[in-house]
Amino acid sequence: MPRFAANLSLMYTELPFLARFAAAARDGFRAVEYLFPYAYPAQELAQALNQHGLQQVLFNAPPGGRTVQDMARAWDGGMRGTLCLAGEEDSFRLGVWEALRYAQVLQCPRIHVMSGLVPPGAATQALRSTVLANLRWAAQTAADVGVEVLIEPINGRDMPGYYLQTQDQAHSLVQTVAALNLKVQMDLYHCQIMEGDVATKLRKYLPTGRVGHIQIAGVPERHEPDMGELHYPYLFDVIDTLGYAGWVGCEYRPRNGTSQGLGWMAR
Ligand SMILES: O=C(O)[C@@H](O)C(=O)CO
Ligand SMILES: [Mg+2]
Repeated sequence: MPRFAANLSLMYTELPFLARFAAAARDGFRAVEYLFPYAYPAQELAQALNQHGLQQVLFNAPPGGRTVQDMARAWDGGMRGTLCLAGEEDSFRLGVWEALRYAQVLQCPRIHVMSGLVPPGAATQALRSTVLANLRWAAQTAADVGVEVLIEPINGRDMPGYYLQTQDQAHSLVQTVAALNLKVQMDLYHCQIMEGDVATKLRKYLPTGRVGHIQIAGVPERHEPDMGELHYPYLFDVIDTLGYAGWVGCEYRPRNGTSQGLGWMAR
């Protein structure tokens, strides 16, 4: 059975954010992930992790903004990352530095940098050049403090115009940059919506060692993984058989209470 991490941005939303750590630990989770830590001081989050015996395994770099205040507000303002945005390199770097500062306090081994929404009329080649240059810099900077950088293909239905949408596109970027600490965050929910053939994609990409984190949810509702068109018991076997030793983030919106919906894990 894979090792599951609770995603505290989507799970336990019936509770205030800081109370979600205790709830996840009570339900047996040993690891958590969430989108953004920036609304809280890093020390306060580290204390919540320690108090409940939890490991932080993933969070996102700020999706935009140049000041700490703007970074915390960027998501609500519609920003979805700056990786592909020419002219936003300063903002990208400030965001990665801030994420790495949190990663060190939270002892989190990886951060996700969001690739951003494609500006109208942007040329494919120019976008890729910007992405590659930013990834080279981010991977080098994160390597200096022992942190991995992840990129995640996200489906274009939930996030229209998002730059990075397929596993092949992500792995091509990772191969081109060729930094050991640059990897793909493989969200099976997005993968099914954009591409399908999920088990084959797992068999193709897990053995490369370039998948740094997996996330799951039922498709298309994004509820528990026991509902929808993906048969997760089979996919968990595939993941285990391939010897994947990383974390699997439960990035889903519980149908009817988080704890009440965890029966799929016991089964
Ligand atoms: O899949 C997702 O939505 C997340 O993993 C994320 O980082 C951005 O929304
Ligand atoms: Mg995801």
